[in-house]
Amino acid sequence: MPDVDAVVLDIEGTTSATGFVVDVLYPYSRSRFGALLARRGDDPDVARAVGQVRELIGAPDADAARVEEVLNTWLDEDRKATPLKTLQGLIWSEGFARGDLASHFYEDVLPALRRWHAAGIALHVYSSGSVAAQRAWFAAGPEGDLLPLVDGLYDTENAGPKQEADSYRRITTALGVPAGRTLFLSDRTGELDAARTAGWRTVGVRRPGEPYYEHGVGDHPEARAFDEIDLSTRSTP
Ligand SMILES: CSCCC(=O)C(=O)COP(=O)(O)O
Ligand SMILES: [Mg+2]
Repeated sequence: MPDVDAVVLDIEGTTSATGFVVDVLYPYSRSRFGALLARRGDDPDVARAVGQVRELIGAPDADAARVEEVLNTWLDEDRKATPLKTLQGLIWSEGFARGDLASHFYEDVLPALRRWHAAGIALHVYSSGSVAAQRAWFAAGPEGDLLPLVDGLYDTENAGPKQEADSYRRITTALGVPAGRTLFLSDRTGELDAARTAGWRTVGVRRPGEPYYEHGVGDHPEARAFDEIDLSTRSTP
């Protein structure tokens, strides 16, 4: 695949196992929403997220117990709601910093990221997980801090919903890399379609055992692991 200057990575289902997120991270956040709302209610990030929850449910006066109930319902539904992701990110960041949590990456991912980084390809992340969660996730990698490999972090708060082409256009502006030289890797067809509409290249990552494996990746080129994605013919601009 020639002429790729930037690779943008989805996390869940692409670099990392959905099972890990759902079985380890989600319960960790569920048991801590109540304490976060009580302990850090005045924190600007918490207050903003609580305001967004109230707005989304149309209940401006919802108390902390109601907000916690809504967060848990969204968690059960695996809804990628921005305020849920903001609050999870704060909880997980504390968990990673405390050593309660360590991140998961499929074994083909880190060698490919190191190879691409060494070849001068910029690596960015675009995930429904908040920027705070992404930062903590990459900092607590299986081989130590992976943040030096990563040039930028994007989420639904700073870029917008992952199934809307305008979000990818916003990231293109931030990256300063032409859309046609930017490659997006994701397990979800809706995200890949939106990226392609914005002019990006796409590869659907279809890992056996992942929830979206059977669903496929539509008419996008597909790979079962990162070592099937060959960027070695990249030409110098
Ligand atoms: C470390 S990010 C946590 C994963 C998460 O909560 C999530 O929603 C990931 O979604 P993605 O967009 O990466 O599929
Ligand atoms: Mg994903």
